[in-house]
Order: sequence, then structure tokens, then C-alpha cells
Amino acid sequence: MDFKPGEKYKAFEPINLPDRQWPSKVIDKAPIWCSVDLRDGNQALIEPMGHERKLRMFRHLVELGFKEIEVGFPSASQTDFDFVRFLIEEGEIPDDVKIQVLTQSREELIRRTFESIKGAKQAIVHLYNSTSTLQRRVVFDLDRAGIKQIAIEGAKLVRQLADEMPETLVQMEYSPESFTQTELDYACEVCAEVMKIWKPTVDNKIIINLPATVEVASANIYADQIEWMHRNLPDRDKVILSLHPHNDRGTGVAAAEFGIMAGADRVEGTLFGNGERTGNVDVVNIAMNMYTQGVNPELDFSDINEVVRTVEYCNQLPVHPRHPYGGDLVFTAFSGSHQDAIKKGFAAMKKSNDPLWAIPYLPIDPADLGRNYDAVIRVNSQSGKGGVAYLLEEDYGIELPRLLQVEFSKVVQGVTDQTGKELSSASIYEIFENEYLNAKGDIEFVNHQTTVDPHASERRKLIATIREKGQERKLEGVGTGPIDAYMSALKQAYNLDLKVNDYREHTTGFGSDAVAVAYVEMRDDKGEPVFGVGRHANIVTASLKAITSAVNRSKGH
Ligand SMILES: CC(=O)SCCNC(=O)CCNC(=O)[C@H](O)C(C)(C)COP(=O)(O)OP(=O)(O)OC[C@H]1O[C@@H](n2cnc3c(N)ncnc32)[C@H](O)[C@@H]1OP(=O)(O)O
Ligand SMILES: CC(C)C(=O)C(=O)O
Repeated sequence: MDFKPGEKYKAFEPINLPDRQWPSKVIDKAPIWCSVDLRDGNQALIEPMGHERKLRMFRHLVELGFKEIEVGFPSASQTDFDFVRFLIEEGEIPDDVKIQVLTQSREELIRRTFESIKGAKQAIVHLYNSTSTLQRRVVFDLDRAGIKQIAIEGAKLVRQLADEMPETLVQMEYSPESFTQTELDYACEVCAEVMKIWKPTVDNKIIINLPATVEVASANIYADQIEWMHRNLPDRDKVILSLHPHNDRGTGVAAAEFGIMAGADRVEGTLFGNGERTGNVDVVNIAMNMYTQGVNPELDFSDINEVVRTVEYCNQLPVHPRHPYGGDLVFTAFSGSHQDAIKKGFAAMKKSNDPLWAIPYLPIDPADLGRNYDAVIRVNSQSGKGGVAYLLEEDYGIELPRLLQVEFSKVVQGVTDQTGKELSSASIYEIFENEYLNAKGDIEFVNHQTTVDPHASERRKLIATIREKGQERKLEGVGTGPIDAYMSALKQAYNLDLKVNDYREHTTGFGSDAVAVAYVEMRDDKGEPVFGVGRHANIVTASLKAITSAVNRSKGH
């Protein structure tokens, strides 16, 4: 690494726009979306899509609600050309969807592009040539006038061929490619020349697309550039101003959002941001960001898993597990304090009945993307009591009292620390069963009978059958209720010094499947807590089992 980067790299000069308006604008409606998955995305793949993958992607994009889809660069390859023909000839293009085709500003390529769209009801022909200072010098070896001439020649031919094809409603799009590295006055001049040739009207607008072909500056600079063009382009009302951000600095989404605030009407991008180098801007990300601000994105990502599957299949590239909105892990909290806050957030929402989403660490309801809550909390060595308790409650209906959560979470932590691995909900339940419900010890509860104490009618006499080292034994005790009576029986038989400090119970399941779960917190002679849990269809049996569990655990400790 060169530690004197200033000798090798030059900072991007700020744009002179002191009265910029975009920073205080708010995005309150969806832009026109154009998917470039089948073109910019496809041209960046290790293995470009064949016909079957292209068709699957196209159909999926239509299902998601895209009304403009760049379907290829038909003059570049036979595969692209044939795919465009297939879509048109096989009636694959819904009436409200426009296909878009890209071409360089070269005569033979433009002619071939028009050949490809013959018979389409409507299509966007997208013409581009690079205008940046760098490309003018190193790629084209042309001055400003020479580069403008490439655009003019191409635009004239596009106009002529569109006029010769009246059966197709041709919309024209021009991109000064590498716009962000082009002087603004010059980019505007070239676009204005193209506009003079294409003669847009308010009813038949053209698209001027301003690509960050390579993202070379911070997102605010792109916004300044877009606002400058928005203000200075002639006949702005006859132009659909379009963005095409790439993501070299990792700020493509921010650039697109700022660009919309700066006056753009349209965004070109791809699903999950596949595209050249670090990718095109991720349309899912921008759209779902809007959604979380209460703005309808007019794209339907309510089955995000299907979008991920399709994109992974077509691109033959994985979607990263941390990818915004779509990644496998983006709705999962492993860490204890996050789990605790999420659990409390769900409980608060349930209680308040307020439809406004307000869960800490979850900026969006996973259900809105077709995700369930199964993966919201996963447990490993970074997790705390909240997460463990959440899983037992959600998956097994076990509502651990708070102090028991603390105790059990230490048991779980012991296991995760030892293995270093994640624990599934089923494994946590198994640990819970072994630790409490089937706590190992000398005594096994078998059954009980209660009767009214013949000496005091407000007291209960209880006879409990237990198994001790394989032998059944009857214990007798008297108390204010079955718990008290059983404690008294155990104390007499085993000389125990334990007191019941807290007792709770609840049911899980419904109707004939309902089961009672009882939790007892006992204190030993030193005041240390020890918990026991019992589960049974009969609530009294559950509570006596809970006591047995606590006694066994106290002896084992
Ligand atoms: C930023 C972007 O993503 S733009 C889209 C890029 N996508 C692609 O390139 C994928 C498809 N492209 C291809 O398959 C090929 O490039 C083709 C078939 C279109 C053309 O192939 P070739 O004729 O071999 O030319 P190649 O792509 O190497 O083009 C370079 C030539 O075109 C010129 N050129 C490049 N872009 C343009 C343009 N937009 N308009 C006019 N001329 C251009 C170059 O100056 C160069 O000219 P030279 O040969 O006189 O030096
Ligand atoms: C053709 C243009 C719009 C392009 O793909 C880019 O500049 O990235």
C-alpha cells in the first residue's frame, strides 16, 4: 500500500452549487424503475445467462412490477439478439412493459439494434457514448467536438430508423457514458445536441440517463451533478431524467437516493446490485428503503426468498448473507442485548395494538418480505437470557420466569462456550428438558392423592408415591394445599432445608392438548435460589413434579 496516496490520486473537486436544494428534499414517491439485470448485470457475469436463464429473469422482473427492462445489447451477440426476437415473437412482453436495448453510437450496431426490435409494440432504444475527459483522451483520442459528433451521428441514425418503424413506439434514451467524470457544461451540451435531433415533446419524452459509470466521488457530489443537470438541461419538461449509479465506493444506494432528491425521475439498477465490478445500484435496497419510510415503492418484494433464489440461479452468484433485505442473516440477532430488546419490542407491540412497527434492531417487519420470525433470534455463545427465553416461548410455549431465564441461560452458555457452535431451538429445549423436566436425582415423582385433613378441614393431607433408586415409596404430609403438603412430606422424609420462594404456572396448547407448566423457585439454607420445572396435563401434578425437580437439582448442586 502506498502511504502517500496524494501523489497518486487526486481528490474529486466539489461542484459549485452553493444554493443546492436536494439536501432538504424528501423522497415521497417511487421513481420509474428500469432493470438492467439482463444487460449491465449480464455483461458482468462470469458465465453470461443463456436463453433459459434470461427468460426466467425476464419473467421474474415482470412479476416484480418492472415496467421498463433493458433486455440486452442485441448487436453484441447472437444470444442477445435472438432473446429479443424471442420475447417479441412469442408475445412475452406485457402491454404495459417496455423492453430496452442498448447500443454504442456506431452505424452497424444501431442498425442491428433496430432489426432486433422489429414487431415490438414499444421499445426504448438506448444510445451511449463515453464523454469523460479520461476516455476522450485515452480511448477515443478525440476532443470535445469529436466526441459530440459521435453522439450526433448516432442520434441522427436512431431518429431516422425510429421514423422508419412507425408500427413500434420507439422511445429514445441517451447516456453520456462516464457522466460523473465529464465536465457538467459539456455533458449538458452533448445531451442538448441529442435533444435537438430527437425533438422530444411533453407527451413523447426522451430519457437522458446520467451514469456514474464508475463511482468516483462521494454520494453528495453525484447529487450536486444531478441537480445541476436538472436545472440546466433545456426543455426539462420533455425529459425523463434517469440515474444509473454503480457502486465502486460502496455508496451506490446513497447516490441514487440523493439523485432522486436532486430531481431525477428514473433509476436503472439491478436486483441485489449485480453488475460491473462492485455492481450496479441495488434496486431492492432503494425500493425497500422507501418502503420503510412509508412510501410505496411500486415493486413487489413480498417474497424476497423467491427473488434471492431467482437471482442466484440466473446470475450463478450467491447473494451475501448480510445483503440488505435479502440476505439470510439480516433478520437474525445472535447477540444477547439485541435479543433481549427484540423480545421486549415484540411484547410491547402485542400489548399496545399500535400498527406502527417499532421493534429495536429490526427496521422492517420480516413478514413484509415474506420472511417468518423463525430466524429472528438464534443462539450461540454471544447470546443471553432473552434469546433463549424467546425461542422456548415461541417454539415450545414455555414462559420462563425472569430469574429462571437468568439461571437457564448460564446452562446454555456453558454448552455454547464448550462447543463454540450455534444451538438450534430443539437443542435448547433438549437441554431444558434434561436440566429441569427430567432433572436427575434420587427421587422420581409417580403420583399423588389428596384428602381433607380429618383434624383441620382447611388443610390438605397428601400421599405421594415416589420412586427412589427403583423402589416405590409412599410419603405423607399435611399443608395448606398440595404444594405445602408435599414439601412437608419431603422435609420429613429427607430432612430438607428448602423453602418455596416463588411459584408460577401457565398452560400451553389448547383444548385436550393443553398442558400445565409449573415453575418453583426454592431457597436453600444459604438463601441460594434453586429452580424446578414440571409439566403435566394436571396442574397439581405439574406443580409436584416442579418441586421434585427442584429437590433433585438442589441435591445435585
Ligand atoms: C459502461 C457500459 O457498460 S457500456 C456497455 C458495455 N457492454 C459491452 O461492451 C458488452 C457488449 N459489447 C460487445 O460485445 C462488443 O464490445 C461489441 C460487439 C459491441 C463491439 O465489439 P468490437 O467492434 O470488437 O469493438 P469494441 O467493443 O472493442 O469497441 C471498441 C471500439 O468501439 C469504440 N466505441 C466504444 N464505445 C463506443 C460507443 N459507445 N460509441 C461509439 N464507439 C464506441 C471504441 O472507441 C473502439 O474504437 P476503435 O476500434 O476504433 O479503437
Ligand atoms: C451504458 C451506460 C448507461 C452504462 O452501462 C454505464 O455507464 O454504466
